[in-house]
Amino acid sequence: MDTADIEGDLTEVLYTEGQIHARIAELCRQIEADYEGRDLLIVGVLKGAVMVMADLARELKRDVEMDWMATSSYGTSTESSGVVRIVKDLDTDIAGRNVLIVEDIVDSGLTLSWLRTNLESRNPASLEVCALLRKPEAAKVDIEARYVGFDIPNAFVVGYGLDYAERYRNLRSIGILAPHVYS
Ligand SMILES: O=P(O)(O)OC[C@H]1O[C@H](OP(=O)(O)OP(=O)(O)O)[C@H](O)[C@@H]1O
Ligand code: HPA
Ligand SMILES: [Mg+2]
Repeated sequence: MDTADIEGDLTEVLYTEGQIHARIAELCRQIEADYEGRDLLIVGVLKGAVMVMADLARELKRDVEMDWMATSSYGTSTESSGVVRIVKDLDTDIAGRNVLIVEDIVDSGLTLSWLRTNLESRNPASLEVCALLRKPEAAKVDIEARYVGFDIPNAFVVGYGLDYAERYRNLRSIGILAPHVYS
């Protein structure tokens, strides 16, 4: 995307492509150490986690299986509807597997809280969360996320998979969306 086209739509760039990749590499070194000698299934939560899944999977220096779930709670709003819908379920039976959920963001925490409960009931050997971004001030429920890229302010962000009404996902950096875009 030509950033000149969307410059006026962001109030601030929080993380550049280089900063994101460097942080993902650090998380991968931790994941490699923690899962040494064990199988690993990473589960990406569509659609927001597409970019972080793609970069994380390729940065991991180990064998890994990938599966996807699709959920939706934001739709075309900047606030969670509070209702998490499964749009696509896993193809894999996760019973007895080491599962790592990969998310772009933990905002209110409602999506992951619901997802954790849902996946726990399928009896994985282990279930952990890796989220690139987390908004501590927005938490409505506590989420145990073992791997977190960055804690960010309580503002609506876009880029690197994160959308507003399906736009901005292909932005390489992550930035704060200017209120005039959605108000
Ligand atoms: O912690 P929460 O408040 O639940 O917010 C986090 C979730 O919201 C976004 O998904 P969204 O519903 O927008 O679907 P998308 O990934 O397809 O954009 C994001 O990708 C997370 O999955
Ligand atoms: O800040 C956000 N930006 C984009 N999508 C989101 N989904 C939850 N929080 C966000
Ligand atoms: Mg979204």
